[in-house]
Amino acid sequence: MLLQTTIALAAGYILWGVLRWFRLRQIMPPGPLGLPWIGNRHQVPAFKPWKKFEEWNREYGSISSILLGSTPTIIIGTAQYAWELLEKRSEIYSSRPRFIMASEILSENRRGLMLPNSSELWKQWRKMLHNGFHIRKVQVYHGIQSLESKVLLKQLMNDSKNYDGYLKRFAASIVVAATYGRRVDSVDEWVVRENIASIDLSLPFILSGPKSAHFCLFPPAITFSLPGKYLVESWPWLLKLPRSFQWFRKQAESRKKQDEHFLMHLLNDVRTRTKNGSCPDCLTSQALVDRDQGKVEMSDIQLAYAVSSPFSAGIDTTAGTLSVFLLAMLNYPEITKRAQEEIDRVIGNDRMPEFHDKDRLPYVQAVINETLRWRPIPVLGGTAHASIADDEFNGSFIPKGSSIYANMYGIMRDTDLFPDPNLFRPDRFLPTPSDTTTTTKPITNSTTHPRINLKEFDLPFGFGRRICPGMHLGLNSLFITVSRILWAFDLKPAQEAAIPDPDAFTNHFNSKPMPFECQFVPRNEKVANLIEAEWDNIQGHLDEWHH
Ligand code: HEM
Repeated sequence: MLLQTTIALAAGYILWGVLRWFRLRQIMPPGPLGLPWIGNRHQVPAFKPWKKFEEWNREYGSISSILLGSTPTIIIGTAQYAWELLEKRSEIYSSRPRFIMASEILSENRRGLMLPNSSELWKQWRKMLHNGFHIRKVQVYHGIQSLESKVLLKQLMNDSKNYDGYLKRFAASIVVAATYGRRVDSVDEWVVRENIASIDLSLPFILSGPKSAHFCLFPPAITFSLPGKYLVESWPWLLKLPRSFQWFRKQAESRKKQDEHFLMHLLNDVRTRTKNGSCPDCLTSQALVDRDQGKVEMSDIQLAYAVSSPFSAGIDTTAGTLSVFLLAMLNYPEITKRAQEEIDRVIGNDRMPEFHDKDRLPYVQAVINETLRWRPIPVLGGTAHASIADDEFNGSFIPKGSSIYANMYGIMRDTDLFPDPNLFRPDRFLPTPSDTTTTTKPITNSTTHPRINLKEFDLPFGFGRRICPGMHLGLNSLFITVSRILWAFDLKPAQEAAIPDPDAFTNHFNSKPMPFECQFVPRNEKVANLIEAEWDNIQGHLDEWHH
């Protein structure tokens, strides 16, 4: 009898799964059919899934859907649709999927990036990041960004071969300085290493999400470091087992203890230096003041986690975008030349570009916009959004609890907005053929969309309530570095003929160019001397950031 009941229950459960799958496939946005129970898991490649997503958007429409296991997943392939759903309906589409390992176990739900937007802590976290990084506030970081870019120029001039490490150090030091009011000489410093170790452990879970753990873009050392880790994402009931039976907790909980210790140490360090007046204005010092004034409500440990978020989000994205810029310049020397003509005309050789030159360097700005468009680093648009209510769009049903990928790779290659998307063409951001003094004739602007022009281009930074809070800081890092590199160097491939492949990118959540060689040749003696002179000048200032 027991056996029969069990069989009947199992058969009923299987049938329920098949019917649910069948029904969802009929009413959700079009997409590949897949199979009952596993959905489309087997069809999502482990290698560069964003390319498959783009194909599906082309085949089934700019909003298409798949099922990752039982999780409905929406793939958005154009900016218009991303704005429609993630911005106009942001009250529904600004949440995150549930992250059991990465958020609940590893950090007791303290990492804002993974929190649902309904969480009070998430609101406080966004407020705190806004207060630290809004468009006017980021001007306080101009000083350190300028200093670090001078360090970078000197390193690139002396040791071109290791340029990639220097870009990463630059990006890391900006993040540490803007967050904790101190700079770093190397990415091997404790503060960077520990933060990266902690993020490395959580990233595979963030990417794969609940029950959708099928495509994984991480090297085996990371991916397999937690045996049986995905089971709990698919079967949350495992959390009801007695703690001692929850084998998947062990490594994560020991990492959590380590995280709590070092994040509290960093917070206390800022508190001490703020008290004795030696801490430059930074996100953490601002957050402590805001908390004291009741503007932000967080405990110490919540605050310590909250301020650490720029590590996971701000280093790879900035350094990776700078690599893309170099890759583009090596592939399009005529564009390098045109940008240098503009800089020579506006700045000359006697000084470096400064932040206040930005408005007078439209072509350089267009190069930066096009770099962010041509090969976006967060190819999948960052961490998936999730919906918190049933919805209908263009006649299709989007169930509550869907994961939403605004597939940045496909969005930036939408031919309606960006004709010839594979070409690096900064002119698409210039309003009219304006620059008549250059030798190259500008091509007419290819888009008239109000959100895609020189001054306004926030598309690479995501959507709605989840839009990147570090956007202005990131853009300033890009401007000061790109303009000064163009001012200072002729960029050359290692050997004259070996132009790096513009399509060779890594298979990571933040997909970066595969390593390539680049030579940084000072454009003239004046420039080389100025880089040396600035290097000497800044030594005292660098020390101020080393307390
Ligand atoms: C070129 C540089 C950067 C690019 C291209 C970039 C891009 C993005 C994108 C696409 C998202 C996802 C938004 C969404 O979910 O809709 C994001 C989120 C985020 N970014 Fe950035 N980012 C950059 C630099 C930075 C920097 C420098 C910081 C910090 C100082 C930062 C902090 C964050 C945070 C905390 C989130 C999560 C927001 C949330 O979950 O509510 N980013 N970024």
